[in-house]
Amino acid sequence: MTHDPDRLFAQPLAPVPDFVFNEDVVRVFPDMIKRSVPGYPAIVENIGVLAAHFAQPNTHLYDLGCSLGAVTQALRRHVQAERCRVVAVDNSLAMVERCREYLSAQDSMFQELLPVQVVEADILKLDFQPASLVTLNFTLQFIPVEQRSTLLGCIHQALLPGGALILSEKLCFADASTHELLNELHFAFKRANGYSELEIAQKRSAIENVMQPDSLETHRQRLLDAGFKQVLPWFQCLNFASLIALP
Ligand SMILES: C[S@@+](CC[C@H](N)C(=O)[O-])C[C@H]1O[C@@H](n2cnc3c(N)ncnc32)[C@H](O)[C@@H]1O
Ligand SMILES: O=C(O)C(=O)C[C@]1(C(=O)O)C=C[C@@H](O)C=C1
Repeated sequence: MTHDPDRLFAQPLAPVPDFVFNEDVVRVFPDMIKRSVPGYPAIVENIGVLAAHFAQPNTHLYDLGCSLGAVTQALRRHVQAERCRVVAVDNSLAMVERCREYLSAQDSMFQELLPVQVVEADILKLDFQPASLVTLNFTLQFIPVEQRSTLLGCIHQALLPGGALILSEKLCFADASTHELLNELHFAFKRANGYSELEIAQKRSAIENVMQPDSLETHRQRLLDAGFKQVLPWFQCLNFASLIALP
């Protein structure tokens, strides 16, 4: 399925509107996220590999904030546990509609994929079923800070022994010089992927009010407070990381 190159911030915008996951973003999203998040393709594919380790028969696998279902597709490429069901959830109708199209295309190309249900819903209002794997791949950073602990508490309650949460996020750093350097290197990554100074600056201001990264220490403590017993970082590229949290 084709998608457009991301030129959403290429022309001067005054004022720069807050970033929303609308139809314009959906059209360019695969290109945008690959050119914006260092390590994104490796993270997505390896979530499938990790999931195959944690997935248990007769359980649910949740992809929370699924966007176009990249993680769901990786889960379906790698997980073989019997009678598992993937639940992919997003509250953007535009994302959910396109996600369903991508997954139908995957269904038409491969046999015996895990069944998947794509739900248009707020992940803060989900009624979780017993789960062996939950992923939040660059989603928690868009959830209001004061609601993050409650969400992680619900996920922890739903997770079965032996299951896991995989949490990927952009990070901030308590030490100012580390923070500045990694942000500057992230901009270098974006430049190397063809984004102009204007695109980088406008995207930065568009996400400023809607996306709030935490530090690794904040994530770790919040996960432990929510009941998780162990938190293992398994991937970091510049200021983007992914963690395994064990219930
Ligand atoms: C950066 S994208 C996630 C990328 C995706 N997981 C992937 O790996 O390609 C964040 C997604 O979270 C969704 N989202 C944000 N807040 C949400 C909420 N409260 N409930 C459900 N989805 C939410 C957005 O609509 C968006 O599609
Ligand atoms: O931090 C940035 O500059 C980003 O573009 C990051 C980020 C993300 O981490 O989700 C923000 C919005 C888009 O969904 C794609 C990437």
